[in-house]
Formats: sequence, structure tokens, C-alpha cells
Amino acid sequence: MAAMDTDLELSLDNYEFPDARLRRRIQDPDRTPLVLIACGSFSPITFLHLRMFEMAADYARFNTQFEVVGAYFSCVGDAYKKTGLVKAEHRVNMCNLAVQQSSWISVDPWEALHQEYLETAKVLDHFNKEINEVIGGIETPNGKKKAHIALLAGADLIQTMSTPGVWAAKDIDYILRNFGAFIVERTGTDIDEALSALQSWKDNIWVIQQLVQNDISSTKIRLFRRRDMSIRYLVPELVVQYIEEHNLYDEDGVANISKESGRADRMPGESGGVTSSQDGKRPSNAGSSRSIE
Ligand SMILES: Nc1ncnc2c1ncn2[C@@H]1O[C@H](COP(=O)(O)OP(=O)(O)OP(=O)(O)O)[C@@H](O)[C@H]1O
Ligand SMILES: NC(=O)c1ccc[n+]([C@@H]2O[C@H](COP(=O)(O)O)[C@@H](O)[C@H]2O)c1
Repeated sequence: MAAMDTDLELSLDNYEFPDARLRRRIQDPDRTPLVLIACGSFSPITFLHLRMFEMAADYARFNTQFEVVGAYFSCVGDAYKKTGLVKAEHRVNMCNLAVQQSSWISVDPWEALHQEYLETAKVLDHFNKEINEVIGGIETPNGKKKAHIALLAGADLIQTMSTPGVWAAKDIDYILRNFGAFIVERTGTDIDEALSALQSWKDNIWVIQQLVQNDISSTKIRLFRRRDMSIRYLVPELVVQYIEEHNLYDEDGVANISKESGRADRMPGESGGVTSSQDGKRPSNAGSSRSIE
């Protein structure tokens, strides 16, 4: 099956920077090549995570002097202690499956391969080194130019930069001064409030409106799995299959109980139909706020 194809024994020893989808040349010498890096848990990756790159590319094309030449998912490693985090190997595999249809979005396993937690500043440094030092930048009609590496994140992540104790002040300064951030607005986060403490770096922060609001979160996918509800069409089909094959996110036993009540008759990832919403298993707040775990 396709899901098994990704189960390669990756390690830092045989790691190679994934550059196959990185565009090596830009046409317009007046533009600056841009590489977007989405850092996060991706447990699991959702369609919104993929969509963030498309929104950012449109935003950059219409509102900035950047030309997007690359895009990367970087999953946090196992040392990042967060509720609902499955093993990094699974999260990287799911991301790889999710980008199979994309011509320009890649997954870099480098961060996830580390046993220790890596701060985002170090992750962005890694991309800068690989793209601007090892590869030597991006070709333009007037010679090579360094690519601008930028963080791509949701508004909730940028809001944590104002939460005491989450980020070191020097890391915030380092990231926003040297790389900057493309921020996708997110339901439940007041973007003005999130940015109020970051005004010193406002020229390096680009806010992207979600023209089609999508309030999905990995938390909701995990919750739906535990409640034996369908996750199909919320995450890519290959990711649905991978989750089913590896029994991910159903560890609290609810799914097992549901199996006895007929789940085995259904296709993987499919809903049990209306019965599951009438038998008391449906979360009362499914589809509303993020704080459902
Ligand atoms: N619906 C969304 N709208 C805007 N940004 C989002 C959305 N979902 C995820 N993101 C952003 O994607 C990045 C990676 O997110 P992460 O892996 O934490 O997903 P999540 O859905 O927020 O996960 P969890 O529910 O486990 O906290 C973060 O920058 C986050 O802000
Ligand atoms: N000090 C730091 O560098 C720091 C602090 C908080 C979150 N982060 C990053 O932000 C992302 C947050 O992801 P989640 O929203 O999945 O928790 C992760 O990539 C994490 O490494 C970095």
C-alpha cells in the first residue's frame, strides 16, 4: 500500500536535504526568492495545514516583492511534549503522504529526527544553511540571490510569542528580525492582540486573511478518531488510510467499543452514520471551539 512506501529507516546519518521540489530559478530579477517553513506538531496533518501554503503563496504574489520557490513542513521531534503527539516517524510519514500530489510542498524530516527538542530559531537556521550556503541560493537572470526563509504559522502560534515562558525573548527577536513570519489568521485568536507585543518587527510580519474560514485543528481530528467519527475529507485520503492502518489516535478505548457495534462493516475512515451522533458518543462541542481535548 502507498502508506507503507514511506516507512523508510530514516536517521540523521543518512539524512539528505529534500531539494527536489525547490525551484532553483526565478524569472523576475526584481523579486526575492522566498521559502516558507511551517513548523508544528502535525499530529495529524490536516487539509488546512496544506492550504496554509497556498494562501501564503497567493498573498506573497499579490502583496509582496517575494516569489515563492519552496515550501517545507518541519515536524517537531518526540521530545516536544504535547497532548496527542504520536511518534515523529508517523507524523513525518503522514506529512509525506499528504504532499504527494503537490509539485512544490516538501517535508523535511531533519527536525523530527532529533532526540532533543530543537527551538524554531535553530530549525530556520538549518533551512537557511541548506538553501543559501550548501545550495548557494537561487538563480535569477542577474545571477544568484539568497532566498528569504520565513516562518509560516497560524495566529495562535504567534500569540504564544506574547505568552510568558513559552519563547525566549532572544529567539523571538532572532526569528522575526532575520526571517520574519507569514501569519494565517485563525478563528479564536485576535490577531491585533497577538501582534500588539511584536510591533518592533511589524515590517517582517505578513498577515494573511482566511477568505474561506477553516476552523479545523489536529485536536478535532484526534477527538473524532476517539469518538469513532469520520475524519474523511478533513485530512487527505492517504492520511486517513495511514491512521487506520496504524491505529493512531484511538488509544482511549472508545474506538474498540465502537468496533463491537459494527465498525468493522464500514470502510476505513468512514462514519458510522447518524447512530454515532445519537448514541451519546458525539462530542457536544464538535465543530465549535478548539478546547475540546
Ligand atoms: N485552522 C487553522 N487556521 C490557521 N492556522 C492553523 C490552523 N490549524 C493549524 N494551524 C497552524 O498550523 C501550524 C501547525 O499547527 P499544529 O500542528 O499545532 O496544528 P493544530 O491543528 O493547531 O494542532 P493541535 O490541535 O494539536 O494543537 C501552527 O502554526 C498552527 O497555528
Ligand atoms: N522557543 C521556541 O522555539 C518555541 C516555543 C514554542 C513553540 N515553538 C514551535 O512552535 C510550533 C508549535 O507547534 P504546536 O502548535 O503544534 O504546538 C512548534 O514547531 C514548536 O517547536 C517554538
